Amino acid sequence: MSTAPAPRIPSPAPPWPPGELEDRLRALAAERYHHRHPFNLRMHEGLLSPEELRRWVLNRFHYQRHIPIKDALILAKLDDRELRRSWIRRIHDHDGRSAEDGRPAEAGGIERWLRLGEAVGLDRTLLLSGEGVLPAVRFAVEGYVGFCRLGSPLEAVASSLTELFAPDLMVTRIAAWERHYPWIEPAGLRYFQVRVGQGRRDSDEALALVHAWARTRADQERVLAAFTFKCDVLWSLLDAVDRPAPGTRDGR
Ligand SMILES: O=C(O)c1cc(C(=O)O)c2c(n1)C(=O)C(=O)c1cc(C(=O)O)[nH]c1-2
Repeated sequence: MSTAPAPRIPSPAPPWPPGELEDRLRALAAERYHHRHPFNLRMHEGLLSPEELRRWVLNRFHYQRHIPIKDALILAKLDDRELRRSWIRRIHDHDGRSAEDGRPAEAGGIERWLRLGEAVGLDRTLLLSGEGVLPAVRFAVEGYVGFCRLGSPLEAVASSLTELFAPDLMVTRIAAWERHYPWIEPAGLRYFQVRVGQGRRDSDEALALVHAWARTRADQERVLAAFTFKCDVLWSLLDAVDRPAPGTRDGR
């Protein structure tokens, strides 16, 4: 008695060879990272008004103050002591540290961003109040925090990989601000000067984790999807800052 041939189940696509995932991330960034956003291009050309720069600083503060919150959500997903010990550094980098055991207090990135606000003429009480943050910016930031809350450790870590491209952008930003916006107190640039090194270190760490964890093609595709989502978060934030809707505080 002849039996029907077993249906062929297509074998899953093999993982990309080492290096290809990174090439794909770089190709995505070349198209979708916010260094290409018209608002950033105008910033670099010196075309932003003081009001536009202040709007960016105020709205980006909403992003900044949520970074340690999303990193705490990622920390809670890491089941390895060494990994948690390393990841917790990101929270200290932003929140700072109290003086302890002879070690001096450290201000942290959020404090440096508040000083950036002062350098462009924004009172820190305004930034801390959250007043004037555009609705779409709140939505984008909530999207990022929620993604890290609900996603797998791989997806949450992969979404931070946009930081591979942030240091070069900050170097461009520092030079552009020094050249085109002399009215901004130079001390305000400290946030970016410190962040260049931190961003390189953090993105190298995240990339190594992603390489170690993304073993299958499906995992690698999840990494690209998480990275694309994060590019969209940053892009949407700038869309809102670039064209605040009429009726919002700054949109006239
Ligand atoms: O100014 C920028 O262009 C920029 C971009 C990004 C990024 O690409 O995610 C971050 C930052 N800055 C930044 O300052 C920062 O602390 C930061 C943390 C993260 C993250 O996803 O964990 N991204 C970024």
